Amino acid sequence: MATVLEQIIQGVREDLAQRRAALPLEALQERAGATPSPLDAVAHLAPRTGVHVIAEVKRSSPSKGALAAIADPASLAADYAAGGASAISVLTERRRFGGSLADLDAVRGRVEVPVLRKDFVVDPYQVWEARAHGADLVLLIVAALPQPVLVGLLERVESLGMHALVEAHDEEEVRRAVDAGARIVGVNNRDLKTLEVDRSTFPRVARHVPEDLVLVGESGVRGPLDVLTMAEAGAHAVLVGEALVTGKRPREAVGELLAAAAHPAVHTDGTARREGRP
Ligand SMILES: O=P(O)(O)OC[C@@H](O)[C@@H](O)c1c[nH]c2ccccc12
Repeated sequence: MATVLEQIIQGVREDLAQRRAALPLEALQERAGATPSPLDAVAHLAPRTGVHVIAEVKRSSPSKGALAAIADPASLAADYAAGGASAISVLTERRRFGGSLADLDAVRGRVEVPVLRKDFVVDPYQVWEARAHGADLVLLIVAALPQPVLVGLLERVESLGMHALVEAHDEEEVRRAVDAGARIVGVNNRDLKTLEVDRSTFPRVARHVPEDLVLVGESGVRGPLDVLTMAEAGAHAVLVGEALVTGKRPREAVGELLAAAAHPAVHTDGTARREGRP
């Protein structure tokens, strides 16, 4: 039986084949070349007192189904940015998450912070697409990629002036992310093979991420308390979707998450991770 991740990727490859047939790589590359230069997401997510929030535009998810209609993704992203989000994540996967490259275009056109293309990237064509649609950051999921493919995609992302958020779910995947040359590592509380969220994943796995890399805590953040916990375990940034799209006031909600970890007693400079090391 295929895992959920494998099933999602199957659909992603089918949709990709259609887009590629409609727009050959050479034409896409030309578009990418005409797109304004990317913002430096590593600089925008640099360690500081408190955490960064990466706020996500997410209509639905495979585990929960429909979350929010989001008729105007650009306005939502503008609210996130006004609330203090350091970057915006845009789900572009269509079948399970209800996203599209049009959402990426809309958000890019509205905000001045880095924009992440959040998808199941398995082919260099998708990296060119990300750039052509104005992305500064691209998600690469270690569990979805054989090591040589991960390395090749990461090189492609960086050669186009973007950065990759390289997502790991266990110690071995962190090792692969680091070996591949990741500068931003995400530790996902959700296991994409089963869709289960386990909030003990982040503190357990984060200890293995080298201190000079940007560390992002992903998934399962319900509110300020979960942000605080991740910050104390060394997160420089938290990636939040569901709690923000299902809440009433996205701008205020981002502000509350930021305030949770803004206290000077919270060390997000890696101290907590160092102390937690085996
Ligand atoms: O909605 P949540 O639980 O706040 O999670 C956001 C984000 O971490 C999640 O959307 C995510 C993390 N990694 C992914 C990979 C693919 C699709 C989605 C994701």
